[in-house]
Amino acid sequence: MAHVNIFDTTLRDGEQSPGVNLNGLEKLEIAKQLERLGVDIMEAGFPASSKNEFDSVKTIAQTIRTSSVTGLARAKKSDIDTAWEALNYAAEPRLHIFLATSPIHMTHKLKKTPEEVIETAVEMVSYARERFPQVEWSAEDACRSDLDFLATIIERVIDAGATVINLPDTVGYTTPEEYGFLFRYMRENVPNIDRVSLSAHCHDDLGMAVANSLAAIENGATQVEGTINGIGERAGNASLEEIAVALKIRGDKLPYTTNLVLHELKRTSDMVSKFTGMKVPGNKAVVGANAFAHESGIHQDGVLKNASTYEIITPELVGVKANNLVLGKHSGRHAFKDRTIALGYDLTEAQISEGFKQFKLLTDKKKEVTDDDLFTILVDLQTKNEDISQYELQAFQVHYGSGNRPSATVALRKPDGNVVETAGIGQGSVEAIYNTMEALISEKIVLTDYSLHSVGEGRDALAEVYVRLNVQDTPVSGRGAAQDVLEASAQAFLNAVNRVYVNQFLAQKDQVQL
Ligand SMILES: CC(=O)SCCNC(=O)CCNC(=O)[C@H](O)C(C)(C)COP(=O)(O)OP(=O)(O)OC[C@H]1O[C@@H](n2cnc3c(N)ncnc32)[C@H](O)[C@@H]1OP(=O)(O)O
Ligand SMILES: CC(C)C(=O)C(=O)O
Repeated sequence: MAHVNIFDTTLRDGEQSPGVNLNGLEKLEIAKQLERLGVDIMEAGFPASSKNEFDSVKTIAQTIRTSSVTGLARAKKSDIDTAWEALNYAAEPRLHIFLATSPIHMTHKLKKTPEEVIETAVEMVSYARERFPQVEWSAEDACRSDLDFLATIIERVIDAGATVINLPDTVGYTTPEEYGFLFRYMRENVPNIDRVSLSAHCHDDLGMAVANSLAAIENGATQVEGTINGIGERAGNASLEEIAVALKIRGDKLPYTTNLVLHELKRTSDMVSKFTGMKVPGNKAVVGANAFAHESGIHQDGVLKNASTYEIITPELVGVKANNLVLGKHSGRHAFKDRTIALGYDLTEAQISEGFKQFKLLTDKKKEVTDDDLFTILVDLQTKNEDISQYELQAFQVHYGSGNRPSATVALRKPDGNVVETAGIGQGSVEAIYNTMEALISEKIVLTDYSLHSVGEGRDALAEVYVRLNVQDTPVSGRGAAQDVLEASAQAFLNAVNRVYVNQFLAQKDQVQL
């Protein structure tokens, strides 16, 4: 069986999803989980795009040992130099340079002639190779490029030292047949093509990203790029979990292996969903809540007689398992710590103490604490930036009665340590809380999306709220979890506000340092 390398770009193209803004600690946790998942290459970010991004790519490069870490750069010396500064710590540093090759992009965006584009690409690839042992070159908008021009520029960048050639469907325009043909054409018409690996990178604008990626693999791509949960620019990227499971389940038609540890998929998906605030739809293939659920009688009857009647993927394959954890009121610190390790967490003693405290508080309200509950507590704990004080909810009270306008009193601890309190009203209880918090924070905050769901089952389940806000016109998402829906709503609001606050704080610190 032929092998396909998995190139994960959740932290770069995935983070380009509108409203998603991961902090450095969240990115590091996702990177560690991607390493457990067994991705061959992870694109940690775009180092030249900001100081925060540079720092988080550098930390990931310093931490990750078994996956190769890469970063994106424009065809510019300064981008390449900055990327090298961040990535040279990696076990196997790589660079990913892109330059558009379609007439639309060359004319309107780059304002360069095709000859100038070739010259720039060649110069920058050879400049990058003076530093990086591995250089991937992407022909941005390859699918709307002239085939012969594409073949010429690819030949030239291979001669300049590129080790991987990526043919992205940047705007999700192509069909599987066309995309497969593009790979075949380059293999047949670029004389030095055997010196590089070919990579596929698809977007989902027409819903064909996964099908296109599989077509590329069938036509010679030995690397495939995508994101967890398919998140990414516009309609997103090809979903890596779908590609990996399709290769596994349809090995008869698609005889290709990957290094992915498939049972880590569900956990990776959950983590990405929580940190990005992008909830996975129930009907999402492989990792959606309904992917292994059977509703209708005839299906249930079939599954009871033999699961293979209606299940082509076993839940265990992707890490969805029956929950056998019984952690509750009487459990102690050891059992708690053991479980966190089994769940893949590497917590400091201080984090274990804080987590245990929260766990005990929850057992007072909830009979049994499930893996999902623990996961919800632990991800928050592990990614809280302890070094920067932020807005904290001290207390709140809501008055609601049918026929009355709900009112809320909220006390917040501000980053400067002062506790402020006020009261406000709204059409509903959540709006009353949000109006009151907005007044305390003194910023223009617009709520653009709100969703609420329960973590696990039962009346005592944790509530998890996702929000999208525009804080001073910056779109940002946030999430909060608590047993009470109003408290979860308040926490989600503050989580989003804190993301903007921490970014502004770090940007100001950088300016002072400069
Ligand atoms: C297909 C993709 O996903 S590509 C990756 C897209 N990701 C991102 O853009 C996220 C990070 N981006 C950023 O933070 C900013 O855009 C930055 C820091 C990179 C650049 O910011 P600015 O200098 O303000 O430029 P801005 O984004 O407005 O415009 C992009 C410039 O890069 C040029 N450019 C675009 N692609 C390339 C390229 N591959 N190589 C060289 N230059 C390029 C554009 O032509 C434009 O140049 P111009 O200023 O001479 O017109
Ligand atoms: C940088 C390139 C690979 C990209 O993200 C795209 O073309 O979609």
